[in-house]
Parts: sequence; structure tokens; C-alpha cells
Amino acid sequence: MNNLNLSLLLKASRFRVIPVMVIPVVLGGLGAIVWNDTFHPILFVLTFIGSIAAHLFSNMINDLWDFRNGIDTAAKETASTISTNSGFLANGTIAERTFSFLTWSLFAVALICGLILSISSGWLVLVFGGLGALIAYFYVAPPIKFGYRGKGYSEIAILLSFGILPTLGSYYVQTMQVDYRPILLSLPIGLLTTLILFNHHFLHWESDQSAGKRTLVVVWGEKRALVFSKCLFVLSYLALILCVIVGVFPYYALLALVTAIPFYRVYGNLKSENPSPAYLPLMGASLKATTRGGLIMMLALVVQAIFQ
Ligand SMILES: CC(C)=CCC/C(C)=C/CC/C(C)=C/CC/C(C)=C/CC/C(C)=C/CC/C(C)=C/CC/C(C)=C/CC/C(C)=C/COP(=O)(O)OP(=O)(O)O
Repeated sequence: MNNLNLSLLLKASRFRVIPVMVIPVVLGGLGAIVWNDTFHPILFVLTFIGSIAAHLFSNMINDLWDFRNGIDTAAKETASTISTNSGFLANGTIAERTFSFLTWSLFAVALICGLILSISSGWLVLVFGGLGALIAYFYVAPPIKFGYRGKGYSEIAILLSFGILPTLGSYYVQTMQVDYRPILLSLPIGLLTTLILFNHHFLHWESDQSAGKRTLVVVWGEKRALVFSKCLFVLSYLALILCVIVGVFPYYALLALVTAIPFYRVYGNLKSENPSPAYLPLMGASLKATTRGGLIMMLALVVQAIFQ
């Protein structure tokens, strides 16, 4: 183990992107308060810890298999590419065995939380968690590697993993019920997170291509992929409007629409083909829109819970 410290661990697990898991889990818990007038703090804390561990596991298993599949090394060696993984395996900062041990330790934490929650709330916890675990593992691991196939499976997986599963799962833990409302509630934030993941493929599509990783940007080319990115952007905000129309969000959640403005400007500055660094502002805008938009959506439900 070479000088393993907290800062290294946070970077290796891409901890800074944790809001994309925290937001849907909190939304699910708030849904239970607003619609069912129920909230169990201990169950929520276990859901919170378990989901975060599951997310960090998915980030690390992604790096581990990207390294084993030669993708991270290709990213390091392609000058025009901006690498988005920690790079700790490719540059030898952390040994593969240590990295693998940490990865599976996170899985164990998620599993323990899932088992306790399934005893208290019901077996569906294990179905939601199990589905998430299969998605996280086979996104990059052989024989399926569905994240490398370029058929849109990754985008569906991200919508499920960072939208529907954590929101519905968190709501289910609290209420022991499955309902269409948490599913609708998960769509704006789930689509925005799908957009982050989609946009980040622009940063390293050339090294992905040379390593045989077929993302939609590789398959479609920049021009068509940018059109799809814009469609996903519009769809995310339309989902928010739909949620307000059907009463899943209060009308003041529409304040989150303002987060679309900087995004819109960034799209306007992009040509149909761009060098990798030109996509960094798009990534920044995607991350900000998701965290700020998510924050407004959570606050809207908090206000509704207080004043209803
Ligand atoms: C998910 C897991 C590990 C499960 C363990 C077992 C288990 C049963 C756990 C239950 C846990 C809990 C708390 C249950 C309570 C009810 C809840 C909330 C259920 C929801 C469960 C849940 C959190 C599901 C989601 C699981 C997750 C996070 C799946 C991730 C999917 C996925 C495809 C991630 C990709 C991540 C990355 C890094 C993408 C970018 O990589 P890439 O495209 O290669 O690019 P590059 O690497 O170049 O940057």
C-alpha cells in the first residue's frame, strides 16, 4: 500500500460527485414525508450510508475494470484526451490488489445496510439494491461490459441508478410502498445526471475509440451526439415541468428552471466539432445544473412539508 491517505481515497472513489446520489435519496425520503407523513431517521441514515457506499463502489469498480480492460492506460497515452478517472491504477499510485480490496469493502458496507433495511422494510430493498449492483458491475466488467457497447444501455443504466432506484428505494424504505410518484420525482434529477455522464464522454471519446470503448459519442460522432445532448437537456427540464403539472413537485420547484440558463449559453458556444478542452465548460454546466437544480427541488419539498 503506497501512502494511502484520506485525500487519495476520496480521489480514487471520485467522492466529489456524491451529490448525484445524495439528491435522489433525499428526494425519496422527502416524498415519504410529504405524501405519507412518515419518516424514520435511523432507516434514512442507513439508506444514506448504503447508497453512498454503493455509489463509491460503482466508481471504483469502473476504474478497476477500465484499468484491466486497458481503457485508462489508453486515456493516459492519448494527448488530445481529457481523462476523467482517478488514474491511480494506470500510474501505479495504488496497487490493484489494494484498490480491489477497498472497492469490495464498499460493496460490503452497502450490502450490510441493504440486509438490515430489507429486514425492517421488506425484500424489495434487496431487489432495488441487487439491480443496482448488477448494473454497477456489468457496466464495465466482462462478459457483458454494456457501457462499452454504444447502444444507449449506459444512459438507461444511469437514469435507473441515479434516478429511479435510489429515489424509489429511499421512499420504499420509509413507507414499505411502491408508488408512481417517487418514480416521477426521480426523472428530472435522473435525466440531469444522465446528461452529466453523457457529456463527459465528449472529453475522452478519441481514447475510448482507440481502446474499443463504444460510447454513443464514439458511435454517432460529435455532431449527432451534441444534438442528443441538447435533447436530453430539454427533456430534463420538461420532466420537471411535468412533475409540477401532475402535483409531484409544488409550483415553486419551477425555480430550478433558472439553472438551465448557463447551460443554454454553453451549448451556444460549441461548434459541431470541438477539441476536448472545449467540452470542459459543458461538463461544469452539467454538474452545476444538477447540484443546484437538485438543491432547489429538495428545498421545494422541504418547504411543502413544513407548510402543507
Ligand atoms: C448497488 C450495490 C453496490 C449494492 C449492494 C447490495 C445491496 C442489496 C445494497 C442495498 C443498498 C441500499 C441502501 C438499499 C436501500 C434502498 C435503495 C436506496 C436502493 C437503491 C440502491 C442503489 C443505490 C442503486 C444504484 C447503484 C449504483 C450507484 C449503480 C451505478 C451504475 C453505473 C453504471 C455507474 C457508472 C459510474 C461511472 C464511474 C461512470 C463513468 O465511467 P465511464 O463511462 O467508464 O467513464 P470514465 O471512467 O472514463 O470517467
